[in-house]
Amino acid sequence: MSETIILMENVNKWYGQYHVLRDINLDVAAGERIVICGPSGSGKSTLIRCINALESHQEGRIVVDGTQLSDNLKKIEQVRKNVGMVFQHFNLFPHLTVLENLTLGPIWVLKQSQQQARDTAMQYLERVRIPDQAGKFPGQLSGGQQQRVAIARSLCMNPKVMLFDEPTSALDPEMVKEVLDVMVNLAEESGVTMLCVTHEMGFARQVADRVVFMDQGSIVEQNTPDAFFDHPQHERTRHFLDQILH
Ligand SMILES: Nc1ncnc2c1ncn2[C@@H]1O[C@H](COP(=O)(O)OP(=O)(O)OP(=O)(O)O)[C@@H](O)[C@H]1O
Repeated sequence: MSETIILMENVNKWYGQYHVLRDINLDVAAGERIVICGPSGSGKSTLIRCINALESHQEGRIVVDGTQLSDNLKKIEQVRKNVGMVFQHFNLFPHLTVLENLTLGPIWVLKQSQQQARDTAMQYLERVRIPDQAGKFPGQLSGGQQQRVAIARSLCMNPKVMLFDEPTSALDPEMVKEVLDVMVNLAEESGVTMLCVTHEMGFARQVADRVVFMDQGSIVEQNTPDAFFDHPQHERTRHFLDQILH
């Protein structure tokens, strides 16, 4: 097995009095593809947002690529350089073109030249199959195209880890497949470590090495997709699968 790239040890988090993450232990190997699923409000988004310090945790340890997350801004920046994130609602800059959305980070954060950043951006736009949209503004694109731009934008930063927070749940049904196809391709060809919160169970079966099931702030069960779907161990998992698969 590859080396550990993300380690969460006894992580607890509260929103005020509300105990949202309960003693989370998760060890992710470099290159591993993990799908996180569970009922609404079970803490899935919060868990992955803790990995790039969009949320802070109060107890336990999170180590990403050898850097332990703490309040130290330098450490947070270091982790964020290695971790890309794709959100439900794309989060593109509306006043910048697609190409400018892609080159902004590489130029300002990675200190790439304009030319280098543009070349890389065009390569990734080819990869997500929308090179012809480079000069448009996000509002001129469909939701599926915007999400593919968001994926390409993350890739331009050359992350070691990609976090996906329900990347298809804000899309019209006909656009879900085009985004999932890009993600499948990414999983199969890039070797990037992926953690994906999604209810797309076909995607989980196709690409995940491991499916993690959360309920009420805890990891209840985790297994390979086949074992998870065909032989769920816990009643809560069976109940969840019954609801989403039927
Ligand atoms: N910033 C916040 N302040 C207070 N409570 C929050 C905050 N963010 C989330 N919560 C609450 O924490 C719980 C877990 O939220 P989270 O978004 O992590 O769950 P989730 O499993 O991703 O849910 P969903 O599938 O509906 O997106 C929910 O009850 C939510 O209302």
